[in-house]
Amino acid sequence: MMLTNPAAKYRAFPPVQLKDRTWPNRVISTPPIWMSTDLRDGNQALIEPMNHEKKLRFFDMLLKIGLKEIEVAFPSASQTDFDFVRKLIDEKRIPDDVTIEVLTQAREDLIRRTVNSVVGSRRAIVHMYNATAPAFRRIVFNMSKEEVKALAVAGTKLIRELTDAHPETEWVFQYSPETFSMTELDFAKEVCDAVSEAWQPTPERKMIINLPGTVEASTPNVYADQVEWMHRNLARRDSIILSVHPHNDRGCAVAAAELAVMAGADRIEGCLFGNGERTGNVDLVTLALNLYSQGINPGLDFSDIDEIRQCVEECNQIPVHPRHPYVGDLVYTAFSGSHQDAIKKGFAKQKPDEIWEVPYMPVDPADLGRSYDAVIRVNSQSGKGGMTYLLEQEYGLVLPRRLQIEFSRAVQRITDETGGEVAANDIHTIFNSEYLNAVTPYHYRNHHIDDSKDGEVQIKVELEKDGQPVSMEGSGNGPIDAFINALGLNIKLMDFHEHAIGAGASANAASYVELRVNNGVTRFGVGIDGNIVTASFRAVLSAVNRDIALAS
Ligand SMILES: CC(=O)SCCNC(=O)CCNC(=O)[C@H](O)C(C)(C)COP(=O)(O)OP(=O)(O)OC[C@H]1O[C@@H](n2cnc3c(N)ncnc32)[C@H](O)[C@@H]1OP(=O)(O)O
Ligand SMILES: CC(C)C(=O)C(=O)O
Ligand SMILES: [Mg+2]
Repeated sequence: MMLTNPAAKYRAFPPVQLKDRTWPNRVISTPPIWMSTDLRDGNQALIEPMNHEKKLRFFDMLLKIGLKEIEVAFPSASQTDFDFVRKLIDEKRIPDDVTIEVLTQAREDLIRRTVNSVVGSRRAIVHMYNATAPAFRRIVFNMSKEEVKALAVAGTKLIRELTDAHPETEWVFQYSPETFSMTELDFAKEVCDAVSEAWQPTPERKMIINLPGTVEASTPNVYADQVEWMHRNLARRDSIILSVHPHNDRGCAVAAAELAVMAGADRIEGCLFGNGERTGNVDLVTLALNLYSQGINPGLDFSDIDEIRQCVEECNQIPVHPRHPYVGDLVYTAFSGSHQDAIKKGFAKQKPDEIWEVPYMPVDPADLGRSYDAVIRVNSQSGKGGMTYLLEQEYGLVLPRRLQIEFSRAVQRITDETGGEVAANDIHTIFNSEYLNAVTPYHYRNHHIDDSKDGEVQIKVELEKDGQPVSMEGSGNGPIDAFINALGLNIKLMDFHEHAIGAGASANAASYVELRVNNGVTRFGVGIDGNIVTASFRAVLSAVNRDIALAS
């Protein structure tokens, strides 16, 4: 029994008083500047941080994806991190259009070491942070507002001084009021304004102000209000690149980042597949690929998403969830019947160069290098659409509609019994045993047709009945009619379909018949043969044999 109410331990998050907010009416029309912090924020959250080999592999993959800003380390954290930055610079591994970024606390010794780590690079972002929220001021720093602001300004001035001594590098300064989203807005502005005054950015040499949702604390609309308020009130806005850095504690980081861009943010920091502290940083892959659904090219290349996932999983040693947007193993798979039905119809209608409209599939898996193989999988939740789609894709069998309904019941019986998934080859086995293996008591051996008489077909048929050879003769207005008459049974052909399976000399024909039998019920039969007429005879016998089996 619960003795206390947990909700009583938490304080409601205050809304922002921004009645004339504009972000709800904005539409994202261009991609933001992307910054990957996989090698810093992602790396600091790993059980086993990456070694140089893994970091290099990850860095090269980020380049391949098209990231132009990459936070590569917290150089003062360890010799490994420091040396990694030096390695990138000294071994000239950074392309000219890519800028590396390094993070430091606002502490003199750490700042000195951090600046040293990037000396000699063509361009570098030095990123300094200190927390600004009330609880952090009180609990972590034991500082007043003025002292926290002074800490930030002192750090900024030191970075200015140290970097001015190395004019060969193009320096970009980034300041993060860590815990921004839990900070009083006027104080966040006060600190950021003091920092930008100390740095003196210009429209030509902008600095970056990054507004972290260090711990996601409110609904995304509140974060968007906070960002819009800063966007409208920050001093020197024309000399500032406004960046956001959402974490995912409430599971809303992607929404928070998207609304923040609508609210005026120019840049987003995050990690691939949302790695990072606790519940992770915002997922750059989801954000980027979400833009496709708005008809916007994100400027990042995820056309082989599985290769990227493999690299990330191996470097981070954390698996990507099977339901993770765009990349999870199951995200392009439908088990449920109504989804399969709609997808199957969608695929049939979709033209290669037209707007993508396949139901239940927000993106074309092919755009991410995924095949359609796993799109439809069958279990007890599936309907006729899914199983017949698999038979068609894998075995070239196109079942007529009413047969689909009948056959799906046979598959359903199996999935109900086993409780699990049935693969395409299992479905084919069920199909064979249900229709194609129905060869007793009547088994086809041979036939001869004489159609020399106008409008009438004469037929001689050799069969086995209960293992004994029998010959029969009949006539009709076509081969099937003649065959049915020869059988001498009380059956009537209600429907007939046929199609080729494969092409060329090795092609087979598939025939599907629907017979009305003695007692007025209908039975389906299927026949496959190299000869199209023989296939239809086999189909008739399949229906007759099934009726005898089902009636007994
Ligand atoms: C939200 C984020 O992701 S922030 C980035 C976090 N990443 C990391 O911390 C990874 C790398 N960090 C490290 O390796 C270590 O923390 C180091 C090397 C940076 C510092 O190590 P240490 O000095 O041994 O210890 P530690 O981190 O515990 O330092 C805490 C001290 O720094 C102060 N501090 C914390 N953040 C800051 C900051 N941004 N600016 C200035 N001082 C800070 C604390 O108030 C505390 O001060 P106190 O010792 O007077 O109480
Ligand atoms: C250092 C900052 C940007 C950070 O990682 C955070 O606040 O989450
Ligand atoms: Mg972070």
